[in-house]
Amino acid sequence: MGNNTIKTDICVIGGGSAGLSIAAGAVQMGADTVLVEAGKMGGDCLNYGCVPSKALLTAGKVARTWKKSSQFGVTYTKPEVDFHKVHDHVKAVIADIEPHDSVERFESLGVTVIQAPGAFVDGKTLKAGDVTIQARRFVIATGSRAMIPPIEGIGDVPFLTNESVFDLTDLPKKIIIVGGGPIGCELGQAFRNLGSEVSIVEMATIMPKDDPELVSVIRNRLEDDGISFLEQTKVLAARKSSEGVSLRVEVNGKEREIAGTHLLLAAGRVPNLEKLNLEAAGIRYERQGINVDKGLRTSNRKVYAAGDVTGGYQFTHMAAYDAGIIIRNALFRLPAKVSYNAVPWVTYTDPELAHVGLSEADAKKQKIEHKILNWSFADNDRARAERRTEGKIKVITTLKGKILGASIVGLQAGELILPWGLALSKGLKIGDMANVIAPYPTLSEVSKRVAGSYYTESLFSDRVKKVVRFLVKFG
Ligand SMILES: Cc1cc2nc3c(=O)[nH]c(=O)nc-3n(C[C@H](O)[C@H](O)[C@H](O)COP(=O)(O)OP(=O)(O)OC[C@H]3O[C@@H](n4cnc5c(N)ncnc54)[C@H](O)[C@@H]3O)c2cc1C
Ligand SMILES: NC(=O)c1ccc[n+]([C@@H]2O[C@H](COP(=O)([O-])OP(=O)(O)OC[C@H]3O[C@@H](n4cnc5c(N)ncnc54)[C@H](O)[C@@H]3O)[C@@H](O)[C@H]2O)c1
Repeated sequence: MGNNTIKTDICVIGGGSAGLSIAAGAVQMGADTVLVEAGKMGGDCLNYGCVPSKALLTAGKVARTWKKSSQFGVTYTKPEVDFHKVHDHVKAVIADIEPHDSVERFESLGVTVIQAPGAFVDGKTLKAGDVTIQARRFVIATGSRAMIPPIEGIGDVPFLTNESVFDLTDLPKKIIIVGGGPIGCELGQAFRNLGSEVSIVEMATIMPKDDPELVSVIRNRLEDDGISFLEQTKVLAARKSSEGVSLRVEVNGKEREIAGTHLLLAAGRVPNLEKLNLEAAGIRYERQGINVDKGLRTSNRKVYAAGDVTGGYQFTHMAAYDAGIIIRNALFRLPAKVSYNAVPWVTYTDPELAHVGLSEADAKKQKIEHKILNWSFADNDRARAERRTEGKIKVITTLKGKILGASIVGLQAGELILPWGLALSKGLKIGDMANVIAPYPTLSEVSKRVAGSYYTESLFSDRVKKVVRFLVKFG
């Protein structure tokens, strides 16, 4: 064994949301920890995902707020967008968060960081650059990347993905986005608000993982803002054009061409696993990701996998959740298992769409007898004052009022979803939410009011009226 061999308790492969959480947790709990990262520390979320997309969306929101300001009696001149400066703002936000995820910080915590791609040699050995690592436990947290859809000619046209789009320093004049999931809708809105012409081409319907009734609020708003949607549309071929790029698409059995200066691919993700030499370590995987059990263990009992690479819920908060499960299993040898009954997600369009737990479609599919409760933002005084009455909350309960899930579309929906996640994880009933005292005037009142609607029918029934009439006689 040469000098470049390290023996360690735990070796984490990938320094993104999942890997960094595991490495920081493990080292602070006293385990010898090695972290192997091939690219930028912080992974997709910091460099090419959550952080730059939210920073770009914020710039777009500011531009739009100005455009809409006259309804409040405040008039500004037309906002001027200097996209070089927008780009600098996005990069500055990344730079602000970067130190938290840096090699320096992790080394100061005591983690040995190796900046090279890792690949398994056998079931207990990894090679990264010229370093050989033998670890009691490995964690694969190598994330995912944009899927390049099999479109004829795609290899011959310039296209952007989430890895290159935040490097643009000039505003795209006309951007075509393939894929109407959260990436397509968030970035589509950001570019539209900043002044680009935007077309979103989606083979199914936009945001297919969310409740269609709530998605329609997002669709209407984005269409009002000028985004053109081509849903149920098949992309047949791509070619270069004088303007930039042209797509041949099929809608309702008819073919047509759409042209743009830029093309962004946001059609889903593929796991980063080809370079890991998983076969050598006896680790089984499928096209969507590495196979794991409920303890996030792979088919090699010394190896765990976390985050996007497992092909499960691809969110930063779920990568962090996985990290907690693995730390309990690998370090404390506790039989921790994942539970997905209270997984939240938010799409940060404006208005936002947030969800946790079961949807109406899930309840129907699972044949659960349920009740649907609805409340509109139009009945909320704060939403009225903000002139943001588009939006609603929809809650699914059992017939006896146990909370099963909630979806919210509207201003700050992402901030409003948390109590519903808590309710689900604690097995609360709708009466618990109805009895909470909500400060007035807040958007949070929609949660109390929707919960209260569970009782409306019985509370204002003839029977209750009779009882009250009887009791008041004794006042
Ligand atoms: C545009 C966009 C916006 C998003 N917005 C949100 C959001 O608002 N909220 C949210 O919750 N989620 C969001 N996500 C999803 C979120 O970014 C991912 O779920 C999260 O980053 C997954 O973390 P991870 O640790 O699994 O992978 P990553 O963060 O991608 O980290 C994986 C790391 O592994 C490294 N690596 C790969 N192969 C090797 C190898 N062989 N050896 C060593 N290192 C390797 C990579 O370089 C990378 O740094 C967004 C994603 C995108 C693309
Ligand atoms: N706010 C957030 O939390 C957030 C934001 C962005 C991304 N993410 C995460 O990143 C993941 C990836 O995002 P995404 O939007 O790329 O993926 P996605 O899988 O959620 O959506 C991709 C969309 O592209 C469509 N599509 C696929 N192939 C196509 C084709 N050839 N032509 C037209 N449409 C096609 C699909 O029908 C789907 O609606 C998300 O699932 C999510 O987990 C989260």
